[in-house]
Parts: sequence; C-alpha cells; structure tokens
Amino acid sequence: MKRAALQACALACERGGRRLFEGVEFALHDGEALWLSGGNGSGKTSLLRLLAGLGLPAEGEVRWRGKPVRELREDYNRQLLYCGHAAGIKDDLTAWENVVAGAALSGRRIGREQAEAALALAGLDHVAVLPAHALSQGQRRRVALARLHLDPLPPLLLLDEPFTALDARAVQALSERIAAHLDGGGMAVYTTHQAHGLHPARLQRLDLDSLAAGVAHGAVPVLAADPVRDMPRWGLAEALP
Ligand SMILES: Nc1ncnc2c1ncn2[C@@H]1O[C@H](COP(=O)(O)OP(=O)(O)OP(=O)(O)O)[C@@H](O)[C@H]1O
Repeated sequence: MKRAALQACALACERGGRRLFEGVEFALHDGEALWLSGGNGSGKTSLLRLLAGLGLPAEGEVRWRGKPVRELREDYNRQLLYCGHAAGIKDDLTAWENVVAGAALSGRRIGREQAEAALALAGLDHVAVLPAHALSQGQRRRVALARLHLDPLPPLLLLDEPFTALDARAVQALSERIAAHLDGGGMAVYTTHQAHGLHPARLQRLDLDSLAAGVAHGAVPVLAADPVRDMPRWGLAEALP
C-alpha cells in the first residue's frame, strides 16, 4: 500500500493547561483532502498549527513521508503553505509587499511582478499598491490567500477558514485553485464553517467534536457522492448571481 504523505499519530494538544483533544489519527495521501470540522474552540486551529510545525503536541507526532516533522524542520516547512485564521497582513505594507512578505515566511523569494500577478489572479490587481490598512476585510483576506496563486505550490496546503470574508466569486476562484492542486496530486487540510465549492473526490473528515465526545478516533472518508455531508444544503451555484 502507498505510504501516507502526512500522518497524525495519536496526537494530543493542550492549550492554556486544558487538553483540547487526544488520539487524533489520520493518514493523508497525495491528491487527498482533509476537512477539519468542529465547533468554535474545539481545537481546529490548534491542530492545523501542530500540522504546520508551529507548536509541539502534548503527545504523539506528525510525520511527513514517514519521518517526524520535528526532525525535518526547514525541509518540512518548504513542503507546505500555511494560511492562518487571522489574515496575518501588515497594515503599513502595500498589498503586493504583503504577498512578498508572506511568501518569504514560506521560504520563497518572489519579486513585485510575481506578487502583482498573484494578486491579479485573486481579483485584486486594482489595489496592489494600496496600503493594507486601506483595504476591506475581504480584500485583506484575499491578499493573504494570494500566495495560493503563486506557482509552483508546495504539495501541502494547510488552510484555516480560507473562505471567511470572501464573496461568492472569490470562494469559487479559491475552490477551483484548490481543486486543481488536488487533481495534480497535491494535498489540502482545511477548516471551514461555510458552504464552498470544494468537492474533492478523495475527502476525509475529522470532527473534533465527535473526538471530544469519544465517539470517533480519527478521520473518516467522506463519500464522494455526498462530499459536503452536514454542510448547509445551499450550494455555491445558488449563491452566485
Ligand atoms: N494561546 C493560547 N493560550 C491559551 N489558550 C488558547 C490559546 N490559543 C487557543 N486557546 C484555546 O484553545 C481552544 C481551541 O482554540 P482553537 O483556536 O484551536 O479553536 P478552533 O476550533 O479553531 O475555534 P474557531 O472555530 O472559533 O476558530 C480555545 O478554547 C482557545 O481559547
């Protein structure tokens, strides 16, 4: 059987002296997506941060192609793009400078031209030279997500509420970009409370509420025939004008 690219092995997480979850297990292969679900405060962001190597688990470990990520460090960092919940945008930088700075955080050097091209694909070419403090919440979010339009993408996308504050067209563009990444053998782990246009053929779901209630032990495959089970039934097509 093919070896998993990303593996969570009996992960436990504590924040503020409280155990948020334990026994988190999943194996993600090339071309697969994992949807982290759960209510506010269930630990989705905390889990994503562990997967990004931004924190240490209380127990267990994260493995990348069979090796613990704490040993791989920078090598692992180059394999992923983490887009956090908070936009992570610096107010005094322009939109394009923020894209350059965001790429640098993932160890990538890009120039203004590349940053502006990514912004154009995110539908933001008209605000590239504006300082971030002059942008709307949705535009700031799009600036943060513009890194997803840089080629080549690293294999693993870790996306915390990527659809928040985006309008229907931006949700669609982002969904298409992620879908193309998955079709090309990439992977995505994402959290969302929202309806979106992402219907990956190979999707697993890890519900942190069920885990906390002791009714689940790890990620479960979501049937391709019903990929957005338990999501609001209205679809993106209906949301678009
Ligand atoms: N730096 C921190 N120090 C202490 N506690 C924290 C810290 N960060 C998060 N927590 C706590 O950990 C719990 C889980 O937070 P987390 O952000 O992972 O939840 P979440 O599932 O992503 O929530 P949401 O859906 O609201 O974004 C919360 O109770 C939160 O208060």
